[in-house]
Amino acid sequence: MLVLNDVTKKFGNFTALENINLEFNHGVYGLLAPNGAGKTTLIKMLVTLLFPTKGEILYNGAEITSLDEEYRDILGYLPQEFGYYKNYTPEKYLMYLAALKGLNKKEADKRIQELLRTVGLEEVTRKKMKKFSGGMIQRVGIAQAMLNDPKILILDEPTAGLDPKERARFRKLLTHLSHDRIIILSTHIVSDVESIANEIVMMKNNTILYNDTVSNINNTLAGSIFETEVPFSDVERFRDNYQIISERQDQEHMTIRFITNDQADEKWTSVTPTLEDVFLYVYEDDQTLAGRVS
Ligand SMILES: Nc1ncnc2c1ncn2[C@@H]1O[C@H](COP(=O)(O)OP(=O)(O)OP(=O)(O)O)[C@@H](O)[C@H]1O
Repeated sequence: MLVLNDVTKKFGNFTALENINLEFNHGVYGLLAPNGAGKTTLIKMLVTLLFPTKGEILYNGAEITSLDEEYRDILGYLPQEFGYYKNYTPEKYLMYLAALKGLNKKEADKRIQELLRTVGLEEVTRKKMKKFSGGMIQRVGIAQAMLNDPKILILDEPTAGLDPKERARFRKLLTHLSHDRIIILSTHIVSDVESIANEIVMMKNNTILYNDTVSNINNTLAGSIFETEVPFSDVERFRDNYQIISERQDQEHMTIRFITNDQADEKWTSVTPTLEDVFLYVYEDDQTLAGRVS
């Protein structure tokens, strides 16, 4: 179990994270927030590239920094940008990393073939990576993070630059890998984690806003999300009065999805909140609207 107790991280006078308390047991945890919220800072502390200014991070009760090598042995990490050699084949690249990690050659060879199959690159094990798509490179990234069969797999924005099909494939892969492991995945894209995360950690104002299942987080807006058709002439007034989540222009009118705690109008249809609704609500900058839903 990985635990953060009252973790604060400051850079000079700037507080990037404040009083973070989290517990990771097993399964997929989605660290969800817009860019700049502190996801990378949190991840860098979890992989001991940065150290808390205050508080502690414990793995099975022991401070991760004191565990040193022992902790790194159970850790797999895919940074936001990972360095690979374009002219290497995935096989050669992974062999090189395995040697750095001190795995014996025979064992490494077997593990690498297995991993390349798992990530769906078995057909290109000996092709140079310079011809690979973004999704293929990220799968090599997962394979390198999985070399030591880590108990904790940490991925920083692994889907950046991937197309929807590659994202879907990536989600499947993570679900497959999540058995008996902690996977922590940071993203600012709701759909990356909505369907696969056992828990979502949402960050705002340098701290944790939600740490719960998708359905519990969605329930915080139950009864407050509606859809309605608004004549074009009324759209401006509607926008001034309600927090809009999305708009679709139809032939005769605008279909608007919005959030309110007002008494429901009979023309409105109450809809089930999604994580996207919560995300848009939570990170809506307009304070005048933020006050409308308690
Ligand atoms: N070394 C540093 N010195 C000063 N400020 C920093 C440092 N590293 C990060 N920050 C600041 O801390 C805040 C959080 O940064 P962080 O990179 O953790 O955000 P993020 O949510 O991961 O965003 P991104 O997705 O862009 O990486 C930002 O305001 C950033 O400018």
